[in-house]
Amino acid sequence: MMQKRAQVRDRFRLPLWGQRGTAGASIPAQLAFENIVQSYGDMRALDGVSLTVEPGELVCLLGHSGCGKTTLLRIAAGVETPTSGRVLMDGREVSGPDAYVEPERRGIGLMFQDYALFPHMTILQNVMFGLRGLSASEANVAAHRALSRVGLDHYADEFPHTLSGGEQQRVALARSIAPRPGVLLMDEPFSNLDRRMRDAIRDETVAILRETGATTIVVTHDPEEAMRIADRIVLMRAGAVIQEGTSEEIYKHPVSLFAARFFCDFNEIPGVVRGGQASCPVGVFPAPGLSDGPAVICVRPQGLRLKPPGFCLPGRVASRRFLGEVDMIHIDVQGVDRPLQARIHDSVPVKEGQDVGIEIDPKDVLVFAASDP
Ligand SMILES: Nc1ncnc2c1ncn2[C@@H]1O[C@H](COP(=O)(O)OP(=O)(O)OP(=O)(O)O)[C@@H](O)[C@H]1O
Repeated sequence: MMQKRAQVRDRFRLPLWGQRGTAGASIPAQLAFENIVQSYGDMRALDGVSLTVEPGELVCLLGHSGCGKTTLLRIAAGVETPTSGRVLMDGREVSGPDAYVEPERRGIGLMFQDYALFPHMTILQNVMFGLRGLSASEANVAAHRALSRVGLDHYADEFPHTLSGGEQQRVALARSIAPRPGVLLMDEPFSNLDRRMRDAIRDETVAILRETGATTIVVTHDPEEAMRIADRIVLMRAGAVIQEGTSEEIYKHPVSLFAARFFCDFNEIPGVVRGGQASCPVGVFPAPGLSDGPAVICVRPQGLRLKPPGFCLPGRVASRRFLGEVDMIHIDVQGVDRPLQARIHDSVPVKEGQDVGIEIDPKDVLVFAASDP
């Protein structure tokens, strides 16, 4: 994976940061993909992707490895031309049958998970590298300004290896925003940071992006990350967009079992739908609009409440694990193959082997046809 990433980075390096780059005001651009197809031999890496990212919007492309996220970024950047379809910036075609605008003329900034800092250059020189369109003194001022913005101007004369991973990430961010690109493309920009650092740097990065106002696409395979930072999440699968919306829309109303699984580790219980009602061994739930037939009833672990035995659905505690803010409790229920997982916030005094009653909150239940991929 790392090797592939390095190759991707190298292939991207050609344009690096947009030459339109001046230290003048950033004007966020609209970026639109129209029915983009990208084929490699018989393989379709992108299968008709249409997507418009509005000026100043932060969109996360979310999907499993190989679904085409990086390919879409490469096409936006102009380092790859699509087999068919068009890319437009502010309504002007930059890739397509009628036009091709060179990567360095698109005003697009790029940032990668391994930061791509040049080890033999100082931090200041690294940031100035993105400002080749300016005179040396203008570039110097703009680079210092970008470094100040990420709180690292005092490291201007240091070399990258003397900085922590988080600081290097901030230098890479400074380099990508220094030319004030209208569009910023970020490919898994936080995945090299350890978890503790990642949350802080991610929040800080998003705050800086909001300040600069650049239209931004962030590629990630981490749904929690997408939910934390995106104005809109675009969920991809096998080269196609399967759902887009705010994190709340996608979390609460996933279009398919595949989309639902991305955002929650559900208890999945086989059942059957008859007349708009789904029945399974843990209860009967509304299934409006679903045809009669086999179904999967998905219950969020936080949707289970423990009650005294004799109430609600009977179960027996199989195990209990303390996870800090919640306890994860596994409960055996007759007729269900695998123990139900319950994330319980209250300090419910139950032990392994104890009989309990289980109440299920219907708002934490989703029902899909069993044939839903
Ligand atoms: N130049 C190429 N030649 C052949 N196949 C390619 C090429 N570039 C990408 N692919 C294939 O296209 C598909 C999409 O690749 P892409 O890198 O866009 O996926 P991704 O969603 O970014 O995955 P990851 O999260 O692992 O980076 C993959 O199956 C990949 O192997």
